[in-house]
Amino acid sequence: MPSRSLLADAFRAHPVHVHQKHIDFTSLQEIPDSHKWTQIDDEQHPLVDPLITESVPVIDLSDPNVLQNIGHACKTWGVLQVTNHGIPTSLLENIESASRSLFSLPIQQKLKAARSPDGVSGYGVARISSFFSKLMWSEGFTIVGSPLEHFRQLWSQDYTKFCDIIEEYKKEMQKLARRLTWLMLGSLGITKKDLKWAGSTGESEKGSAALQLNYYPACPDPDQAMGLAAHTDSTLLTILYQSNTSGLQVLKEGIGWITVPPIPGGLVVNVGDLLHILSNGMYPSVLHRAVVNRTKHRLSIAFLYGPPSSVEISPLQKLVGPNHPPLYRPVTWNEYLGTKAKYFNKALSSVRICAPLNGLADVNDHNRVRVG
Ligand SMILES: C=C1C[C@]23C[C@@]1(O)CC[C@H]2[C@@]12CCC[C@@](C)(C(=O)O1)[C@H]2[C@@H]3C(=O)O
Ligand SMILES: O=C(O)CCC(=O)C(=O)O
Ligand SMILES: [Fe+2]
Repeated sequence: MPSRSLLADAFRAHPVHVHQKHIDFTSLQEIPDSHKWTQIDDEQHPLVDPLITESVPVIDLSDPNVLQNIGHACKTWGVLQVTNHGIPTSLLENIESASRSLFSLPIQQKLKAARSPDGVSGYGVARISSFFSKLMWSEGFTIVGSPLEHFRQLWSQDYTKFCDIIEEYKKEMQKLARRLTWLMLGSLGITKKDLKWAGSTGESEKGSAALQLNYYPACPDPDQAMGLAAHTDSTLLTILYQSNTSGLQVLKEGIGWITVPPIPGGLVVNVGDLLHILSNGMYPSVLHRAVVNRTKHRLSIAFLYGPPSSVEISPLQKLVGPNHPPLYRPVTWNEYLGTKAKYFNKALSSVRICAPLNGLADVNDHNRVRVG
């Protein structure tokens, strides 16, 4: 993953100080006050009526209509599941089992690889925790660049085996993310000529990425806990492997929180804020969250994909015109991550330069999220 130091720089300027005690979830019979959320089921976005059959589109990447299908899903949902994506099942099994090994280490061991307040990589709570008064029922491990130094702290013996799995996973995900980016842009009529940085195959121009391993322990009272609070990703797109336990929910405007059920071999793809900006709001980034389970723990692995971190992203020329003024100012990924670290779900609104012509609020002005 190139440009690693630049991505890390975004957080050096905006350190995240979460006054947390690192908790050993395995020893808890009930939820401590620090983790009790009181307003999870936001009245504005209730859980949907079970009779509503709306579900996140599943798209077969080998389907001849893939371009239209992806375009429609991005426009109407901002999220889709893909099958026939070419990622070997064995690789998904390996990354899942490596992640399980990591999170099942004793807490003192995991803390040897803790993320520092102004760092980007390592073990810790979700970065967004600092925006909430309550803590989330989850643990995370972020990888930007090589995990070697951290993994050496975790496993003194066989850390290279775990590093190899991560490297292989990043390589395959990078290829899939590029392919998906072109399908999404292609569905908007954008070609490689329209977007120089994305067309390049040069090593340093491939785009930057982060890998986020999430672990949600089983929870004695799931209705009072939050796995990962509602957010959008600051990426172009995110590819999420959620193994076989459900927990991911996406907000569908006008309907509510919809669960994205794991499908065998499927991968979830989220539209992120940078694609939202690039598409001038045509492909809205999706607000999503993770809920927890009384009996089962859950793992998810997110590949967060963005442009080379110092390339300026702004609404594509082909998508703007007299009736479609550019809605966002140019911003680099690096700068946007800093903005997100400061404003969280108001980051997208903070780079907005123009109100929509119809005077209505942008559906994705993500400033409606409640604090626990
Ligand atoms: C590149 C990144 C996106 C991310 C921050 C990060 O540096 C690595 C972790 C990513 C993640 C994963 C969980 C949700 C999220 C909002 C967070 O707190 O950390 C995202 C960040 C993001 O997309 O803004
Ligand atoms: O665990 C999940 O399903 C969601 C994870 C997520 O949203 C993230 O890592 O950004
Ligand atoms: Fe996310």
